[in-house]
Amino acid sequence: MALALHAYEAAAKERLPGPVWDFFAGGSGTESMLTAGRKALDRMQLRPRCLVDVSHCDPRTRLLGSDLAAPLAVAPMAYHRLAHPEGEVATARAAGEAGVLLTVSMFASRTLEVIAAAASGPLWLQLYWLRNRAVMRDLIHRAEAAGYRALVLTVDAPRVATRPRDARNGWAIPPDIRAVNLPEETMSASHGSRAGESAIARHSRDQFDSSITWADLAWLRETTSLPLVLKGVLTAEDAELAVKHGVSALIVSNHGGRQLDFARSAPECLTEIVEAVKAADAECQVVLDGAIRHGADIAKALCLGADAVMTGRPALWGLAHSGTEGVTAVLRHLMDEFEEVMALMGAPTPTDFPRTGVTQPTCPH
Ligand SMILES: Cc1cc2nc3c(=O)[nH]c(=O)nc-3n(C[C@H](O)[C@H](O)[C@H](O)COP(=O)(O)O)c2cc1C
Ligand SMILES: CC(C)CC(=O)C(=O)O
Repeated sequence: MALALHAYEAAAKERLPGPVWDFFAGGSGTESMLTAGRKALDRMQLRPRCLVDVSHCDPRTRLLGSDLAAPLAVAPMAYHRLAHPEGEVATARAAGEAGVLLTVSMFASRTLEVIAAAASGPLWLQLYWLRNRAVMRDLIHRAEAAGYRALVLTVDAPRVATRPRDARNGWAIPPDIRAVNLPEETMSASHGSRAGESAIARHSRDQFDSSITWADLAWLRETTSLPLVLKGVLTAEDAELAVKHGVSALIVSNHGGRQLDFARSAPECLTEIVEAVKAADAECQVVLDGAIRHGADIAKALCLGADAVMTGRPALWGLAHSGTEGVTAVLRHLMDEFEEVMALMGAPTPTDFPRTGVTQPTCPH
């Protein structure tokens, strides 16, 4: 029998070594942002409509031209082999079986090509901006050749933030797990534990280019014809700039509470970003990421104008529990809950969730 999400979380915690669990579960600084998004979603209340024909609810949608079984995607997360020996291959199979999108991290622990061969659903590739552009160019061209459909540039991490649990554990990626899509010599700083220091934070300072600005997006445009998605946008100002720079989708995200501490939570930022995109009359879709733990959270995001949501850690819990089967079960659980909420909200398709379907999460900025 499939478990509820919290049971997958508990099972993953029990199975995984302590430092791996801390890497998955932890946040930056005071960890205030680990709960902020969840609290914002919990404060919002649904406003259902009645006597609507919901005899056929159809959760299918399209995201950047890809058909999805529901407005749901798996967020990019590094090193899935920390959770299961099959790593991203198991996650890709599960996302395909559930009919949702998988975003593959630049720090995936299986090759882009092997992941693509296992996937029956759409894939996006996530990038951090590395100092070495030749490495980025090679990765982008491999993603194109393997059929990845968009590039997701993560813009909330010019460096990896201080994450106290990782620092305390002297966290480093174990030697048998590698970011296999990147040259060995660019990854050495991620391995080798030092007391009181996180190797992935050290690696990001070594390898990430924190000098990039909006003007550098032109380089990505010249390098690829794939649609560009920005992950980690939290203000209307940056949404406007993104639209001006021809970005195809925005992921409104606090990086799962792992980057800027004391920020406004992603669900609270959604309205101003949706409005900025609308005001610009741009062809730009909006995705909410972080703290999605129930089908009702998907409904709340859609009411606020998002086109879809991303879920992160729950997929890793399913993966640690039972590989493909566990991830599929987690995704199906969220989708089944969403389908029920559609019926009870009087919203038979994802475009039937009106702005008035949810109470306002916060005051405007
Ligand atoms: C273990 C772990 C690894 C992550 N790795 C990446 C990554 O490589 N690239 C990225 O853009 N975000 C990464 N993230 C952030 C996720 O994409 C996502 O924003 C976050 O997990 C969403 O919050 P949730 O876990 O509450 O759903 C990672 C998150 C976790 C928990
Ligand atoms: C290896 C890390 C840079 C991956 C990441 O983005 C994260 O841990 O949040």
